Amino acid sequence: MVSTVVVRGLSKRYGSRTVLDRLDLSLGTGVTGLLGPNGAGKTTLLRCLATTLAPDAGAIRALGLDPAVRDQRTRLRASLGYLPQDPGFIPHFTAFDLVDYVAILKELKDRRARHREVRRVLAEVGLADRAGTKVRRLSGGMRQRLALAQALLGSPRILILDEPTVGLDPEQRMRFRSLISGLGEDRTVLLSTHQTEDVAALCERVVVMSDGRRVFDGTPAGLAASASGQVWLVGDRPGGGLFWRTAEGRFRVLGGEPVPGAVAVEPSVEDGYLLRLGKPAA
Ligand SMILES: Nc1ncnc2c1ncn2[C@@H]1O[C@H](COP(=O)(O)OP(=O)(O)OP(=O)(O)O)[C@@H](O)[C@H]1O
Repeated sequence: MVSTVVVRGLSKRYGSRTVLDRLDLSLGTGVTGLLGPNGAGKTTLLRCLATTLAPDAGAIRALGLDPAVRDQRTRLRASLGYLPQDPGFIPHFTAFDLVDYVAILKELKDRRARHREVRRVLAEVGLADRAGTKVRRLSGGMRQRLALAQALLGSPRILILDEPTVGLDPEQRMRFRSLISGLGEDRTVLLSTHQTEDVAALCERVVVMSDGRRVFDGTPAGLAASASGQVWLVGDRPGGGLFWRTAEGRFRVLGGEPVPGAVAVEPSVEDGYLLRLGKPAA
């Protein structure tokens, strides 16, 4: 793998709380999913990579550039798209105005070329016919696509997406998956999410974070396989592990000791993820 992003020993604290703990990570072309529970440090990592937050220690190199050095940071920003967790839209702007505003901040100076680029990214996310619609009149899914559109300005080689599919209905999520997988064909996409189905569907690699550390790094299939032999279907309510009652009236158990009559079932990415976090044993 040719690395476009290399992170070494990245640390960040807020007061006495360590949010990133000497994190190492390398990214190449393709879509990498970033999974982790609330507070694991995902957004903090993404903000450091997006150059909106300075780490306390450690190094980042993205496209060979060091965001700690001012002129390199400026150059890097031109090659980087960021969809933040809370884009903070201005509701009375139209979709076009909003993306144009970000384009101005990104220093796309030539007005005609800038407007062409705004129309291009709106078309890329399927919002060409909504350019004149006020942001407050767009649906949640359309706003998420608008947030993606601004991240695509200037065709960045690195895309950092913080929970882009949160709150979307299944059809919108599918549209987003399709968009993101296409984008990952020739660029580096880091996608933070709580949706293990999205990771299984579109990420060739998945990194699991917990307490500011990387606790898994591999393929989604590898993460699922790591739960092999630890997922069961049983007839009686189990005494341990994480479980739920299935529609057929049996119990699907993750972790815990197998009981007589337990039938092993194929684990999912979610099973592997939960076991990595040590939830069943907790
Ligand atoms: N500016 C800040 N000041 C103080 N604490 C902060 C700040 N930003 C984040 N934190 C804390 O750092 C921890 C990690 O936050 P972060 O947003 O990186 O987690 P996350 O993995 O993205 O979580 P989520 O899935 O909930 O978005 C949390 O406990 C959060 O409350």
